Amino acid sequence: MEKNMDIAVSVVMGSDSDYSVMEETVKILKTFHVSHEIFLTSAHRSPDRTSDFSRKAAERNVKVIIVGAGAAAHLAGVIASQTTLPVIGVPVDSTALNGLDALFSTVQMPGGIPVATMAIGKAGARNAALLAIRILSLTDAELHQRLTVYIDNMAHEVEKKHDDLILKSRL
Ligand SMILES: Nc1c(C(=O)O)ncn1[C@@H]1O[C@H](COP(=O)(O)O)[C@@H](O)[C@H]1O
Repeated sequence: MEKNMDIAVSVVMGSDSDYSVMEETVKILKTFHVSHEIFLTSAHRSPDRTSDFSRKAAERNVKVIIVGAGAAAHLAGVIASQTTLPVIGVPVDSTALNGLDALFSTVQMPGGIPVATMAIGKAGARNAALLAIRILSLTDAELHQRLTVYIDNMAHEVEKKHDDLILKSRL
């Protein structure tokens, strides 16, 4: 846990084995120059560390917590139960159930404790970063500008792909 730096987004993982998926979150946060940290903890294997992190995150000025976990993925919900910060969950496909287990255990939160749940795997990990960026850009004009450019580029990309496809179909 970083102590003296201003960290906007905490990227939490239940295991180092989740990093191959959660790296996608980190890449996007880096592209947008969003200050972030990586934090490894498990509600199951290190409950005290998880509680300590969750209870202190807001006072450390963290704004959004992204949590990637697979299997019986209780980590995002347990963190959300101990902070008022927005928590975004990424179900990681790390078992024989291909992430469905993690999806259900992340998304099916009891009423009162929300976890904004993304899609399974790398696409979800990327969207988690983009959702955090949308939240932060409510109060950060520069970040909002970068987000607008990103969205415009995506729209142009679709138009370009359309034109390429039409050309290809005429060959
Ligand atoms: N879902 C959780 C929690 C938790 O929710 O507390 N702790 C670890 N895990 C998940 O277990 C999977 C296997 O972990 P290992 O690879 O370490 O055995 C990982 O996807 C992790 O997120």
